[in-house]
Amino acid sequence: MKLAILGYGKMGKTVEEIALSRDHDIVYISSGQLDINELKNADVAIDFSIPEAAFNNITSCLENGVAIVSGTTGWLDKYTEAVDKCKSESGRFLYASNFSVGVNVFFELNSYLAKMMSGLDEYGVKLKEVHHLEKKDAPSGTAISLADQIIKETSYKSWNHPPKNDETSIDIEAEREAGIFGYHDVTYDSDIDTISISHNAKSRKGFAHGAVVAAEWILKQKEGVYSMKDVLQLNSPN
Ligand SMILES: NC(=O)c1ccc[n+]([C@@H]2O[C@H](COP(=O)([O-])OP(=O)(O)OC[C@H]3O[C@@H](n4cnc5c(N)ncnc54)[C@H](O)[C@@H]3O)[C@@H](O)[C@H]2O)c1
Ligand SMILES: O=C(O)C1=N[C@H](C(=O)O)CCC1
Repeated sequence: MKLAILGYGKMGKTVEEIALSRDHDIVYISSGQLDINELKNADVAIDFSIPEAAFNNITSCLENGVAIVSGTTGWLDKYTEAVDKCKSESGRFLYASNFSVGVNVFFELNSYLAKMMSGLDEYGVKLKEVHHLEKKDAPSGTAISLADQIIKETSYKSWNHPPKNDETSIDIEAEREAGIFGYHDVTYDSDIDTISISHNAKSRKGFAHGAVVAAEWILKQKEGVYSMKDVLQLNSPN
C-alpha cells in the first residue's frame, strides 16, 4: 500500500519500521503543516501526531480521498464531527485509543467484568494508568475507553481525573514515570476483597503493528467509520 505517516515522533518512526518490514511504500511523511499534493499520493494515512493537529489531519485526508487510521489521543471532543465528515465525504476512517492486540483483548475483559460487577454494590471501581514522561495528555485515551466501557455496563455515569473519591463516578489516576510504554489497571475493591485486571506494554511495537494492520484492512473495506473491534474480530464473550 502507499502509506502517508502523519506525525514523525516516537510512534511515527515505529510505524515506519513496521510498514517497511511489511513491504509497504511510504510516500509521504509529515511532522507539521500538511502538503496536500504530497498527501494525495497515498492510499491511506496513519496519524500519530498531537491533539491540536489530529482533527485537521483527519479531515484533510477525508477531503482528498485518502483513508485515515488515527491513533492520536486527546482530541475526542471533535470525534462526532470527524464521523460526520467521513460520512459526507464518503470516506474511510478508523480511530483507536490503543491499537495493540493485547489491549483490545483487555477491553473485552474489562467490558465482561463490568457487566458481572454491575449488580454488586459492595464494590467500588477505580482505574490507573502509567506512561512515560513525554506523554502530553492525561488521562490516557486507553483509560478513557476503559472508563466509557464501565459506564456503559454499570450505573456509573462519569469519570474523574484527577480522582475525587466520589462514589458515583470512576476515579482515574495517571502517573508519569520514565521508560513506561503504557500500563493500565482496573480495580474493584470491597471490604472483603479486591479484583484487579491489568495490561502492561513492553514496547511501542504492538501499537504500531496494530495501526499498520488496520491500514491494510481499511483499504479492503468500503466507505465507513470503523474501530479495532471490526479489524480484530476477537472471539469475544460480549
Ligand atoms: N492509539 C495508540 O495505540 C497509541 C499508541 C501510542 C501513542 N498514541 C498517541 O499518539 C500520539 C503521538 O504519540 P508519540 O509518542 O509518537 O508522540 P511524539 O511527541 O513522539 O510525536 C508526535 C509528533 O507529531 C509531530 N507534529 C506536531 N504537529 C503536527 C502536525 N500538525 N501534523 C503532523 N505531525 C505533527 C511532532 O513534531 C512530533 O514529532 C499521542 O497522542 C499518543 O497519545 C496512541
Ligand atoms: O505513549 C502514549 O502516548 C500512549 N498513548 C495511548 C493512550 O493515550 O492511551 C496508548 C498507549 C501509549
